[in-house]
Amino acid sequence: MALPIQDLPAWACLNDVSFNNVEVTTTEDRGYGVISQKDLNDPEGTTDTHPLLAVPHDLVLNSLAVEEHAKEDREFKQLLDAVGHHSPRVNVLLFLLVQSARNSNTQHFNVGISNPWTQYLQFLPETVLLPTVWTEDERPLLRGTSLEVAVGAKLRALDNEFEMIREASSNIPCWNDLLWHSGAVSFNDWVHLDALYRSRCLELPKSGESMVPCIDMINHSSKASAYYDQNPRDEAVLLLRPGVTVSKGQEVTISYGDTKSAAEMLFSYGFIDPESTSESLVLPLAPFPDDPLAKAKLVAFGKAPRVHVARESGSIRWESSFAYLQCVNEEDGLDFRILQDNDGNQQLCVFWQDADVTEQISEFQKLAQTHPIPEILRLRVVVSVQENLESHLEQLKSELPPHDASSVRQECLRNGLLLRQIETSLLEDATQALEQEKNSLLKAENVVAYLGSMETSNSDLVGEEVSNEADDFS
Ligand SMILES: C[S@@+](CC[C@H](N)C(=O)[O-])C[C@H]1O[C@@H](n2cnc3c(N)ncnc32)[C@H](O)[C@@H]1O
Repeated sequence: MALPIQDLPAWACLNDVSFNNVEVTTTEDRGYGVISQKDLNDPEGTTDTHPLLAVPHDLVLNSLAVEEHAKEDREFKQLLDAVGHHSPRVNVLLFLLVQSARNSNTQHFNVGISNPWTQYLQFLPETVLLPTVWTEDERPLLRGTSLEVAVGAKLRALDNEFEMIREASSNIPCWNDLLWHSGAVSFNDWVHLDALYRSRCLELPKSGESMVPCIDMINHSSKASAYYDQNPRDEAVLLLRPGVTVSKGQEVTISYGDTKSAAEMLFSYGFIDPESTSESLVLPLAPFPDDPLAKAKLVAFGKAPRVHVARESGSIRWESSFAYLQCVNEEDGLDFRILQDNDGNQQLCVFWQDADVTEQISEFQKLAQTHPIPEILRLRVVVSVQENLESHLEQLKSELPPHDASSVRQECLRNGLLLRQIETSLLEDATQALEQEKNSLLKAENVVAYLGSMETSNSDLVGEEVSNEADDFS
């Protein structure tokens, strides 16, 4: 059940939200947005006392607010307790899940206490085109991009959360009837609410990660005219940037983050800012399949192995601690040991050049500088990272499955193709930079000497094998 945006001023008035010279309206291509009702400018930065929008603290929705709500809402508290007061994000999503079930099932839904968010949810878009919401036909647009693995992993995590919630709440008769038996809620609702949350939550200076009604109607621009803050009364406020002029009828915008990459913008907000200058990506790495230490390396590293690639001031930079760990073995000075503490607990420890580096493993790139021939290690790492980037590049350049307007929404197609184009360009330049580095490492004195010595020992070996054979034949 959706409410028309024309009803928002009445909701705002009832809930003490003040709009000053701005209003929420439908924009040409970005859903709702906030526009100015008169020429705005603030040469002296006085909007602190006259914000464009002020939202009372009790409407700010975050984990703390959900816990406060639960104190007064016995049924909801039961639900929260059953789910185990999970992460702050899950607490907020659970609260939203109940409000949206209440909206879709109003006739029968009289459990718990309704609140301003129940109605506010009805102003929010019914479709938010974040990649987690893309269909099976749309997701192949991400093949080879840095989002391919990230979106799959996010969907699996959402599935686990949803199953956990279903299991925990099925034991409470009233929630079992309302959420599951009535069919009010499905996995798609959970995915939708997660997308709403991700694309609308703000990082407030005092309240932290929160959803704020009405301020979440403001669109992004890399040339933002406004910013949000919290005033001494802890209200969330929208302020004009000092020195900025917004003409009557023009959109007021904020920045969703100047340094976010195209993939991050698409993942969190469902669009890519074509004017953004931030160029970076993060790709997954895997240990070599024939590495006997692969499992130990993964466990010791403790997080998903990745390579970060960025263009900064026109030059390519890349970084990957795991790539270094991936390329060393026992002969280089790497060792894994199981140590036992006084309580009998066992821990996998990593030793590098005989020093325990378990706690510093995430900085292995730095530690690896003590390798006996650092240029040789760098060469191995460069070759391995280059191969990884090239395989993504190959997928990015391969043909996409056929797609037509009936199966792929225009917005997904446009964003998918733009992401592919941005990441292809960055990966092409990165693989070229790696090729150059590889060629110059191959000429380094240490490397030439090392490879020469390897050749000699190999030919000695071949010589030995030949003479052994000769022995055998004699
Ligand atoms: C916080 S909401 C802003 C209000 C939103 N337009 C609405 O209709 O409710 C964030 C969402 O607005 C849209 N959006 C914001 N800035 C945009 C931009 N510069 N280009 C395209 N879409 C934008 C995206 O869909 C994003 O997920």
